[in-house]
Amino acid sequence: MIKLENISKIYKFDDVVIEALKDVSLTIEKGEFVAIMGASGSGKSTLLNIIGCMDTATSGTYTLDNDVISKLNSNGLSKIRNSKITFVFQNFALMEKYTAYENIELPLVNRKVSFAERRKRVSEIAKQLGIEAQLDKLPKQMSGGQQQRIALARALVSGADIILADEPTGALDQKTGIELMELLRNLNKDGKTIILVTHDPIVASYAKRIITILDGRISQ
Ligand SMILES: Nc1ncnc2c1ncn2[C@@H]1O[C@H](COP(=O)(O)OP(=O)(O)OP(=O)(O)O)[C@@H](O)[C@H]1O
Repeated sequence: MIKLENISKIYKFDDVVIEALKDVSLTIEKGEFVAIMGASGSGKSTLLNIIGCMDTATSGTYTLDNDVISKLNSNGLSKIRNSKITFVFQNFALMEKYTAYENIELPLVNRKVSFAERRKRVSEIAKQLGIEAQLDKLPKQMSGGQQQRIALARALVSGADIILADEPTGALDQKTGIELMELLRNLNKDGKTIILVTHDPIVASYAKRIITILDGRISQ
């Protein structure tokens, strides 16, 4: 369970102070599918980055399962990130010179998982996402929708239970975006917790709960 209590985030540089999140309290249960919506600059990405242990709050308490995240140093944060959380980005963030297969197995290589085990896990995920025919291709040889599936496969290969996605369909046409949302819906049915940021009401309609942020506060 993700539990944020009175989370605030202040960015300071020179004389400028921006309060990106103001006293945000929020609980997300394991297995939920949540969309975060709100105007540009309202604090959506800041919230997602804090939930994803990519950034820390200025004040407040964040608890994930039994760990008090807000007390962890960067080492502790990266341990949590590596074991429980995975990200999907708008621009896919694939390595251009690596094949799809190599991109997908990267998190496992970083963890020193054996060659045989990597092969097994990549082929399972590729089958699940219908990308077996793409595995030898470089990102530039694939469509946007195919690249996003590869990015999703890479996100899933290490077995994290929480998937965070910042505008995952932002670079896709509507039809391909809907296909991606169907995949996310199936992953949610399989028990994954999904939290995504979107401007698009169609994308948000796949979530079971919509959280609206207005000027750094949860409004709905
Ligand atoms: N690293 C940073 N340094 C300084 N200010 C920042 C930083 N990141 C975000 N901000 C500011 O915090 C506020 C919230 O930004 P955030 O990116 O969370 O909004 P958002 O809702 O995700 O916006 P968008 O939909 O445009 O991506 C904005 O005013 C932004 O300028």
